[in-house]
Amino acid sequence: MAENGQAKIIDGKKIAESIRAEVAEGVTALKAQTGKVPGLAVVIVGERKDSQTYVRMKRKACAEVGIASFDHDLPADTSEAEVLQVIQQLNDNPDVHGILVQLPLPAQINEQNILDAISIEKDVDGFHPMNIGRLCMKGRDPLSVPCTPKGCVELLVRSGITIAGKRAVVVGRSNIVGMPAALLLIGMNATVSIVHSRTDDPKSIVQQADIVIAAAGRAHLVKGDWLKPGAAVIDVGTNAVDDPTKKSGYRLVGDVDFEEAKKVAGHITPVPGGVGPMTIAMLLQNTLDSARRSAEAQA
Ligand SMILES: Nc1nc(=O)c2c([nH]1)NC[C@@H]1CN(c3ccc(C(=O)N[C@@H](CCC(=O)O)C(=O)O)cc3)C=[N+]21
Repeated sequence: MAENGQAKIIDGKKIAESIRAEVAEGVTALKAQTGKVPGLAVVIVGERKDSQTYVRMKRKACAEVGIASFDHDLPADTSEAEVLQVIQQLNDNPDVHGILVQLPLPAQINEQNILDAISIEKDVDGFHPMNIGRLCMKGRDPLSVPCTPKGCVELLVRSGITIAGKRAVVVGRSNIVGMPAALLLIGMNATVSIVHSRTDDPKSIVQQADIVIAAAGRAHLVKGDWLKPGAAVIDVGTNAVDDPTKKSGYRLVGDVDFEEAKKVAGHITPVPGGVGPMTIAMLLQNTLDSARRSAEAQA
């Protein structure tokens, strides 16, 4: 633990690299067995800079591990019906094993309608209500688990941190991170609390945690004195703050005050280089798993 007041830094970039290497091996093996490669469709609507950056990173990562990517870049004024049509076409395409619709979507498109339309088999984001529903239920495994929460747990496991019997606190209750992260941890026998924007005195609850997953989307919300000494801290935040010294004009900071927290925590993830790269690695893994299921179903 943090005997010297310096947490062990969990290197998400390095762990993600080794997962990507495992996925690349899996892709090669699947290709040798079936002659087929996994396919991932990435759909983006509009021109948000951050979304374009993430989508570019996802497509590049696919290419590196041998996953075929199917690109759909739709203009910002695309109607919901048109997006649904694209999804239907991808649902029907046997070479596509995963469909990711980059969020957030423009205002004229109802996110729920889109996520519900993706076939549960191809829902590699794990956002389909049926996948989330199964995640809630004992003995009912989802086909895909949401990538970011899965990446958080993978960081803990691969860093040798015990989850069963530990007290975990998730900061934030979003559909895509906080809530599924809490469900995953419960499934792994942690004792889990969720704190959120309406929680009275979140600090006193986070102070009890052996494991903290910070996913509130608020820069430096979690301070050093919120942490139990030795806690494992997984920081999901990617908040852009102005930084004139950077070429981009901004830098990314987490939901955790890293400089303070690293003096108290036992383990901590940096931002960038922590959870972010894991999200993409898990997406590749979910896509490979989906392609394997599809090959098994055909065999
Ligand atoms: N349908 C859908 N699925 C998603 O999984 C999804 C999404 N929509 N919308 C947006 C969020 C965000 N997201 C990230 C992926 C990688 C990094 C990542 O790799 N970040 C790098 C830094 C990148 C940089 O420097 O800009 C890091 O943390 O080291 C971050 C964030 C996936 N998302």
